[in-house]
Amino acid sequence: MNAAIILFPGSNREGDVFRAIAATGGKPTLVWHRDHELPKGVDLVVLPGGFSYGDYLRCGAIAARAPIMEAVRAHAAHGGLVLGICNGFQILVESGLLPGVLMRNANLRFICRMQHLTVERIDTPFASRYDKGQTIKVAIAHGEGNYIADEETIARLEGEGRVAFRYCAADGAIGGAGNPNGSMNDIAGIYSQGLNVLGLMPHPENLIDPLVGGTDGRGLFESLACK
Ligand SMILES: NC(=O)CC[C@H](N)C(=O)O
Repeated sequence: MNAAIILFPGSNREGDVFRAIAATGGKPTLVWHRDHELPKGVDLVVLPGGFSYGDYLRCGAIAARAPIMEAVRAHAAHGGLVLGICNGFQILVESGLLPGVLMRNANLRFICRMQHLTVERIDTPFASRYDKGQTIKVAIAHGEGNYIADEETIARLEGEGRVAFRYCAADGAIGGAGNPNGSMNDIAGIYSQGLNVLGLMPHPENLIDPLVGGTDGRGLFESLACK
């Protein structure tokens, strides 16, 4: 698994995702946002978390227009894998690679804590190492993670089984207090129509080592590694 991690001014989780990919047998490399081409033979493009361009305008709005994004769009259009984590998810919606928008959290606060999620489907390149319906515990750290889309888009995402992860309580219960930011339908992550693009707000790359809180994020990188 050759992975290109795109580095924008203000990215801050590129090191974490680099380690997660390397720890699960992949070969990560960093690519500067001003580049126009991805390295040859790249299987996976990662848009990491952080505060690209200082979160000005809207989180991810400026990064979505960076020179490298044209190559990322072409990679996705040819069925290549793209993973956007947190700020990366924001960049994916701002660039039109995924539908909807990420608004300020419902409580208008930056939320940094552990969070439980349900794995909605496992027949994808990103989730095959999980069990269907499994509850996993990962980290969240965002101010704009409140996923919103029009009714038709939400119905299409649900109808096509494109919700990847949902926020839930520790016992797996969906709804209510399990939802940290007000996201519609408790959506924590969604797939593109071809299931080759995944955007999610939580940070699986921070949960790959038992020394730092758990290993529930590892499954995502192990799924990609055995792709
Ligand atoms: N951890 C992150 O990627 C932060 C995401 C984004 N800048 C926000 O605050 O919503």
